[in-house]
Amino acid sequence: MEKAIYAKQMNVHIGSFTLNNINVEIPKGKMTAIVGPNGSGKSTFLKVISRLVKPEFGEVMIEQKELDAYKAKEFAQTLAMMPQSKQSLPNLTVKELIQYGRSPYKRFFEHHTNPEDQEIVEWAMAITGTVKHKDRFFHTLSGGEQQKVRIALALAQKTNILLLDEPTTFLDITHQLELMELLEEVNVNHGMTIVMVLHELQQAAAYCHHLIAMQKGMVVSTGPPIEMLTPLFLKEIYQIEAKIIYEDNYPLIVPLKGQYHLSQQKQAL
Ligand SMILES: Nc1ncnc2c1ncn2[C@@H]1O[C@H](COP(=O)(O)OP(=O)(O)OP(=O)(O)O)[C@@H](O)[C@H]1O
Repeated sequence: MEKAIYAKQMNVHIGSFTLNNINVEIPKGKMTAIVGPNGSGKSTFLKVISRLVKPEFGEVMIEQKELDAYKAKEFAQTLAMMPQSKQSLPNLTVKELIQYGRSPYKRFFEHHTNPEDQEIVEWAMAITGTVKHKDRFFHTLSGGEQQKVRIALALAQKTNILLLDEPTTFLDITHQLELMELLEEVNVNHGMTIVMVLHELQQAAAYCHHLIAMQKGMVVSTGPPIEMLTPLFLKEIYQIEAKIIYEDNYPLIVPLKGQYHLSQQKQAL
């Protein structure tokens, strides 16, 4: 397996939280989902890979090169990160905002966009269906529309690797599926390595080639969804009872009803 990202014995402390001895390989040109309960360290792991948080110990390689060895611009031309949507963006028009994605390719005082930049910005808007909003101010868009603009901004960076932290938040089921298919298209047609934190296990199962499961600051298992997503996995990682149906070429996850209420009652006794 060719690796896009590789971490070995990586440790990070933030406040009282520790990412502990992370050993993981992320395949090149594939879609990978990082899953796991709230607070298990998924976003922190993405922040380390995108150089927002510095590891205290261990090795992290991005496309065969050490994380620290990258110059800032070179790194921004290699890896783009779409942070969680709670992070605000400046209130520019959609087009102005997406043009920011081209800044890693500009010199310090260079502000104009050249024809190549224009073409890439148009491509990023076309693929995300945001052309119709291009002259609107970002803050006037709905949550789902804003999410697509955030993705267009990351795509305009034209990197080999795209990280996304909970990209389907705020989206209704139709737009969640639309977004996953958009990412699949970028993955298939442009060979981009996509790594995303996902809470929706069913989407991880249907669209991702590879899963990384985290729990309490550790990577507890990795592999293809069809192997990873078993009733035992759901019980151990999420403490839920679920049926898995293998009718399609990916697992269908059916959580069983009523169990949370019952387990709470048992604990109270
Ligand atoms: N800057 C910080 N200072 C203190 N604690 C932090 C900081 N950033 C994260 N944490 C803590 O680290 C833990 C892991 O957070 P992280 O955001 O990585 O989890 P997550 O798996 O992405 O969670 P979620 O699914 O809820 O988004 C949490 O308990 C969080 O409160």
